[in-house]
Amino acid sequence: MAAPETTAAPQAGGTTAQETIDQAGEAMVEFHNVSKIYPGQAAVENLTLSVATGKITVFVGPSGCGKTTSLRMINRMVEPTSGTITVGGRSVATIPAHELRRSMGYVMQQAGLLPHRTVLDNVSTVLRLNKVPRAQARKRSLELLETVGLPASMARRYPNQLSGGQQQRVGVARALAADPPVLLMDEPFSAVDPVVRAELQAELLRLQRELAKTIIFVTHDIDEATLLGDRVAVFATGGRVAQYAPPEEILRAPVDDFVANFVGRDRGFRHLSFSPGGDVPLHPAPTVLPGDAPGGENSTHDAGAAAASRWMLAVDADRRPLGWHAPGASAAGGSTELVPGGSLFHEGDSLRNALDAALSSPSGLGVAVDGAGRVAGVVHAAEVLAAIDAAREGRH
Ligand SMILES: Nc1ncnc2c1ncn2[C@@H]1O[C@H](COP(=O)(O)OP(=O)(O)OP(=O)(O)O)[C@@H](O)[C@H]1O
Repeated sequence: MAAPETTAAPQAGGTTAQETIDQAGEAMVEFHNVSKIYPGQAAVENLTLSVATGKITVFVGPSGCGKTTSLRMINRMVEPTSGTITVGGRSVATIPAHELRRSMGYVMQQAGLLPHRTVLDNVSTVLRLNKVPRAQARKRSLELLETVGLPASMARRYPNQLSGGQQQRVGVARALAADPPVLLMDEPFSAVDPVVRAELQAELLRLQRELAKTIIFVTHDIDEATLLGDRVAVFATGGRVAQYAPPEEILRAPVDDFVANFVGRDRGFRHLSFSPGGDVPLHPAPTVLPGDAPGGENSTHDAGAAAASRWMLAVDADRRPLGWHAPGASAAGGSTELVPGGSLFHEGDSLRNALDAALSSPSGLGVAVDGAGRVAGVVHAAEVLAAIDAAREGRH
């Protein structure tokens, strides 16, 4: 793609538009000085921003700051007052709106499915509009349902026979139907409960690893933004972008008080999600097999009284963790009830997960497991903190 024409005006955070494009790699969608002015109010003002091809770009910010308006100007659901938006190097103003919309996937908060059509028909709609023969559209739609994790048996249902999370999955399948290079997602997961939301987020990341679409994702949730975004644009009131950077940078170095406040109080802890936990030393876990008491012959650590005076991790025959024996549980008749364990630290996880494993464990020892869920060792909170310090020094 030819290098786009840009202004050299500095962006928020001190970078020029050209630098932003360079950092973003090849740009799929670009805003050049785009404004949308409603009577008496600027919804978006002088937005200049590049969206990288094949990446997830998140627009995040408080309510009313112009995220949705910016998104909708890409497919001309809203027309800008001034400025230019290009997709794949072409100004969207030169592409008929219906054609443009059909060429992009669009997923919104309430999946927006047609209530009187089956799930299969909802997914097939765009394919049929694009003149794909019925049998082929049906086959492709069934494949897409599988892609988004829905069984083929749901294809005949109507939207009101699905849960909110399932409807959102159908919405994603429908948006992917025409295999569009660009996917616009406007708060697609905000109407579902937190557990389903986490599943849908994980699913989107999995899908994106396979599909590498250019996704523009609007949310007002900073956690969702930093989890999903390759790059995050933090919008402030009036459609001004306060910071546009990778999530790690937004958490580590918010550019001003507005971004720092928006990102919130736990940002130091959340930033640890971006630091690999591989340098945290693993210690042998003090384990004991079921049916054996702490200090018994199958304890890996300390014999007899010494083991009985410390926390011991109960494991099954495959060394998967079951819970903890509190100090005092012994062959001599102490309690054999297991205390539930904390979160597990998986090989390859971040420092955040390592610290959480240590802090959430009743013993103070975070349990590390391998890919098969077997105990690989334990981590100490103090050593995780030392690794955090070392990582910080390495950065500076
Ligand atoms: N059709 C319209 N007419 C007048 N003002 C509008 C119109 N659409 C949006 N606005 C105003 O423009 C501003 C930006 O709206 P927009 O929906 O883009 O914000 P948002 O960041 O997506 O908000 P939210 O997170 O609440 O969805 C708001 O103040 C809104 O009231």
